[in-house]
Amino acid sequence: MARSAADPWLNGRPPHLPIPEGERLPAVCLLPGDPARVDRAGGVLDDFRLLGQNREFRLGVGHVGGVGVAVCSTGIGGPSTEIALVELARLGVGTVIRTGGMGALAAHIAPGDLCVVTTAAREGGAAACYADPATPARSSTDVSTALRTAAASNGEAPHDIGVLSCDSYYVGEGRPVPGLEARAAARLAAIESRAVDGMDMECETVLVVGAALGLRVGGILVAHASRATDQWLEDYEPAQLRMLRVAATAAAELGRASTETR
Ligand SMILES: O=P(O)(O)O[C@H]1O[C@H](CO)[C@@H](O)[C@H]1O
Ligand SMILES: O=c1cc[nH]c(=O)[nH]1
Repeated sequence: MARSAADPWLNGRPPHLPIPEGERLPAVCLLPGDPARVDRAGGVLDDFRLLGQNREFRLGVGHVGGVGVAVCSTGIGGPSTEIALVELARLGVGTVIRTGGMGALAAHIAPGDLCVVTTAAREGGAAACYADPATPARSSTDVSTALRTAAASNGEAPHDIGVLSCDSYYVGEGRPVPGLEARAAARLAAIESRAVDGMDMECETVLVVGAALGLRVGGILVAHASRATDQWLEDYEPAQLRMLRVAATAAAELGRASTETR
């Protein structure tokens, strides 16, 4: 059977995500940007199995308390994140939780702090294909609630935040690039005048595209850096593991509840 250009799936397998034929994914999937974080997440799950890697998409499955949890990296930015979301939704995933890093803008958020994403300010291109730019990007209440509950049970006290998701890490996030220092500084000043607590590159896409596809959506981010104090967390691994433990606990709770209501 020939692949269709309009709908290039073959034998139930998508063109991008590396899923073996016949494999069924759990209802809830964690979405790190960095493919290396899939294996880190595997370290906090039971019976972790790597299903494969294609391009920036690294996919694995495991369990928490007997409940299945998938982990799929999205790569950096909106376009690859959109691909992951559409293919995961068609593979049966119903809830997605971004598990990423961010640069904190709010002075009260220190490097290493955990943050539950409630909203994302919209600037990206991929999400605009799915919902008019005026449509707010919001996390599903039950995902945010599950993340806060899971954080408390892991001894964490995350901040609730609004994040700006940006398609550019350097000048777009106000970082000086040779010859473009003034432009980057003006951009940073403009961002600082907005009511956002941090910057990442995928939350908007997860919230908007995921919601348009009918998924429950949310995110937990760890501050890798503070733009307010210009600090950068060099020993980043422990903070990522704390975030992943919270996300995995929440994913299992959401997955258990969705299995019970099926
Ligand atoms: O920590 P992850 O999920 O990789 O995401 C953050 O890190 C990348 C930039 O270094 C961007 O993708 C940003 O959103
Ligand atoms: O500063 C940062 C850190 C992580 N991710 C970003 O997008 N920006």
